Amino acid sequence: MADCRLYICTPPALDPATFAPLLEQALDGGDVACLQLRLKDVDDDTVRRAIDVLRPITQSRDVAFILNDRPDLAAETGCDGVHVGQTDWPYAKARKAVGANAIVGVTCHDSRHLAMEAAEAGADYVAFGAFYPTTTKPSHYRPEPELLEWWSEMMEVPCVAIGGITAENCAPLVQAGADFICVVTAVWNHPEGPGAGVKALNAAIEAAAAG
Ligand SMILES: Cc1ncc(COP(=O)(O)OP(=O)(O)O)c(N)n1
Ligand SMILES: Cc1ncsc1CCOP(=O)(O)O
Ligand SMILES: [Mg+2]
Repeated sequence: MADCRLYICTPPALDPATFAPLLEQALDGGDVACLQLRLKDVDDDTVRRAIDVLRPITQSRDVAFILNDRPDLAAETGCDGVHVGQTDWPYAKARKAVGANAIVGVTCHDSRHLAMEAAEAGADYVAFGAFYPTTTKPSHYRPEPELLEWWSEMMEVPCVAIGGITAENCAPLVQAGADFICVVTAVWNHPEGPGAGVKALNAAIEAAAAG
């Protein structure tokens, strides 16, 4: 089984100055492959200010800094890539904006078809979810771990599992072949802080991979 790694999205609202130390705690808590800045309902300059503060913290730790929704801003501000959903920029337009060397990830919900389309177009990862109930982004999609198993057996493009994932429930997704486990609440709302959240998730991923 390929190694599964942790992928974290920020909360949808944050103050960069007060969030920065929390991000440092999270990234210093253990292995994190990617951080996605996922701000919602804010203007472009608010996004830019958050990128200016959080991108250096992330990239200085060799963690990829991904921007949600906005390939134009990602290209303008030195992000490592962008994540687009089915109602955002289409993959081809996103790729044109960020270039061949950036990361472009695509939301594919519970759909083999959407994922194969994205992979064939050149996406660097496909994201399936929500695997569990979540209030962070309510979703009526509820894929089964078997989708991850099928994808990882059939396709080379990495897959991300997202949606209500915690240290307690991630094992079936890791064992099914998820290349990345993406979380929001399990890190930022951990009772002992985001560093403990990262540590707990990495321990759970490692235990699941060891079978
Ligand atoms: C890694 C990852 N997977 C899925 C999503 C959801 O993207 P999208 O469907 O565009 O919804 P919003 O996050 O934009 O509300 C994601 N952001 N990241
Ligand atoms: C962005 C996104 N897309 C599907 S579920 C989700 C949010 C996941 O957040 P949490 O890990 O708190 O359930
Ligand atoms: Mg989106």
